[in-house]
Amino acid sequence: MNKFTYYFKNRFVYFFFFLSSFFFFFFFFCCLFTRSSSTIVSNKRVNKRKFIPPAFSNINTKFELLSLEATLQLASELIQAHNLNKDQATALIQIAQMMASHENAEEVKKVQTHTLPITIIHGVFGAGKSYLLAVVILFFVQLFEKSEVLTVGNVRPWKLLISSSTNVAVDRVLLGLLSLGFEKFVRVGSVRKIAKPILPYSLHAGSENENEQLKELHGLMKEDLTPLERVYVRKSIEQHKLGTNKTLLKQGHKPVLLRTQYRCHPAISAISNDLFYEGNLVDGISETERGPLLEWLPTLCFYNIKGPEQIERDNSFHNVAEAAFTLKLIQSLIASGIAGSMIGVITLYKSQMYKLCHLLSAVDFDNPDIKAVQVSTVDAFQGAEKEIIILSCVRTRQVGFIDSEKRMNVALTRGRRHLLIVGNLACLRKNRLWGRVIQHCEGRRDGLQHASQCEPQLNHLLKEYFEKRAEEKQKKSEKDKSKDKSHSQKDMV
Ligand SMILES: Nc1ncnc2c1ncn2[C@@H]1O[C@H](COP(=O)(O)OP(=O)(O)OP(=O)(O)O)[C@@H](O)[C@H]1O
Repeated sequence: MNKFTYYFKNRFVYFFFFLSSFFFFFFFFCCLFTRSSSTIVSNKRVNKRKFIPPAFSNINTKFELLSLEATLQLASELIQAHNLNKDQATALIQIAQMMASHENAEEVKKVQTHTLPITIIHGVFGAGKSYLLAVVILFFVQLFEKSEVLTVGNVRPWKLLISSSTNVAVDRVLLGLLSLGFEKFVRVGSVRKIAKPILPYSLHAGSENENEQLKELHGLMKEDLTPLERVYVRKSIEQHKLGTNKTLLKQGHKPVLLRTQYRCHPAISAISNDLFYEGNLVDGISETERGPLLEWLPTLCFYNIKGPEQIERDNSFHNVAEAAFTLKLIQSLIASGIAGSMIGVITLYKSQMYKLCHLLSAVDFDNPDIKAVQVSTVDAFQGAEKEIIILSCVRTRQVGFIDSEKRMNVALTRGRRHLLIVGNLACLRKNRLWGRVIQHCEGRRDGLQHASQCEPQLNHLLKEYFEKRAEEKQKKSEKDKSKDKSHSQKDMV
């Protein structure tokens, strides 16, 4: 049994592959895999034998997994088939080494002393962590399937559990699996928070409450656990809650680093590379592959807005002028033929998010694309990406927590083709980090614009769009009228 989880820690994401006696367990939002999804929910007790992880085994144990050579061969086939880059390949090979059977006492001893059964993968944004996890899952599935063929007699049942601290992160791995043609999984969690394409694979949890989800997970696993394993699972949950397993993972584990990002246009990734990664980040994507969606739309732009920040009773900030400009920008994009689902608006303040949502729902745009625009706080956007990101900075007197490095890094790295920052130039320029962001924008053609200068162009665009729509509406209603007329004439005949 195996499992993994990942934490969002500092500005990086870690994956832990943690192998233990029979069961791999971490908790939170979980997803269970098995040879047959129906067996997960079955109440039948399975005739199982203990899974002995190679790294923990001693020489007296009869190993049933593939040999090191065969396991590495399987990993190498997957590396080729899924075009894993060098860093991703290193990670998969490390996992393969961890999972292989070892044939003699010396090998086992070496593994026990040098390799703890944990792999930590540490990657920059858009480095293919979710993608790699999906491939790792395929690797485990194939490894177990091949091992079963070799095992004579009782087939050892296996399950794989994946969990994370966010729903989005779990769903991204599952979406990756679906795109790789694998769908034998069951998603556990609150239905409201599960991505639409994953819903058909969900086990109805019906509760927002984490404890409820944990109980459900316990229930799911109870069937297959021996008392000793139950103790282990309980301890793992406690450790996870207390965060003590993080300390364990910090002890001497060298993470595999994924340095290549595949998401952002190089001009967008350059900001984070400069601010947070000391130039170590590599672009796996070219400028041409992330060309602009519209001729008039800059890849990177800081829109300077003059309008004061306002504080709400709950100490959250909003900025009416910024919200109004952001709305105009969104409308102009949709008027130019961009699908709403391609646009994401990130703001660092809840109050601004509500203001924007209210404006969007109130605007008489008669267009479902408006509804498809995702407006979220930076925390809720973690793990997501959009072709166009509009970032509303809100603050005008002080920078506030918008210079939190982690938040800034997430906000600046969600856009694939366009990053449009809406903010107060004078205020943000004073901040060390934001000052550098603005420098990056200034270095691009049309990278720094004043709202008052670009608004006439947006207004013109919208005027033409609304006139065209009004014309179309008029034509449609005339057509409908003439249809009604001909129907009533027919009725009279
Ligand atoms: N080796 C690769 N070659 C080409 N594209 C890749 C490779 N690995 C991943 N990708 C692509 O890179 C994009 C980002 O991958 P993914 O979402 O897995 O990154 P991530 O590290 O989980 O991102 P984040 O943590 O920022 O949310 C995806 O479109 C994925 O298909």
